Amino acid sequence: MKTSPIIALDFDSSKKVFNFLEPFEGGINVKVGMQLYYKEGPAIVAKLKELGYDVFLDLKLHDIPNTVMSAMEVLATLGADMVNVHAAGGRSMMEAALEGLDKGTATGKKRPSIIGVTQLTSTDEQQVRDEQLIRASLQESVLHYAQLTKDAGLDGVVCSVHEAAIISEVCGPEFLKVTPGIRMLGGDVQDQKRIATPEESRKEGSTHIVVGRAITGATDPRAAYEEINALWKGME
Ligand SMILES: O=c1ccn([C@@H]2O[C@H](COP(=O)(O)O)[C@@H](O)[C@H]2O)c(=O)[nH]1
Repeated sequence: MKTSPIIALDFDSSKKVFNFLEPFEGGINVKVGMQLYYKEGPAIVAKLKELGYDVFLDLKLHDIPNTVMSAMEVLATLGADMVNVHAAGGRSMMEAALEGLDKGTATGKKRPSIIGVTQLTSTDEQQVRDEQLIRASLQESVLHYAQLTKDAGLDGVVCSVHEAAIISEVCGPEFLKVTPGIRMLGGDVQDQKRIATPEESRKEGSTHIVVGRAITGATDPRAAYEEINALWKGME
């Protein structure tokens, strides 16, 4: 995917998506999540691709290896540029996901990048300790999942900006660090816990930022996107 911000199209219909996208030029990065995909199905991915968007299909697969492999074989045919799984599903599940993608693209289609979700950006230290019963710190847990994801042969991870630098050190700068939880200074945090600004994302070494409500909920979404893009690229 290109390095411009990935807009999370968290809408409940394709009509709303295309109304929203109207003021934007084609060729930007967009993310199709569960809400939109479950409502509109594979057709939404095909339509966005046809219009020239780069698509991150964010379905966060997490199941037994065989099920994930079969599902990825199907997803591979949709034409998305990036897909993902939960790293907590384990190394064999992630290897199976990759195998599914390879099978699904065996006929010559380009294989999408595949990344593992480490700890959701809506998770904090207390949840890792008291709900997940993990005895390591949140950062150690994220780093562990990043290493596991790399060992399984995937292309990168979803993490927060706060772990991007250490993941680059350990897994290499080329390993993708796709970071949601992006907020403008003083912006509403909503359900996110590990947030950061676009400038911080650049400085910490995110390879991609995912931005939803800071753009989709703005009075002028196109202006919000341009501002975030400029800050992310270091042009302001
Ligand atoms: O750890 C994660 C993984 C995925 N997301 C997704 O990114 C967007 C963020 O939306 P905002 O409105 O900018 O908070 C959303 O689609 C999530 O499903 C994430 O936030 N954190």
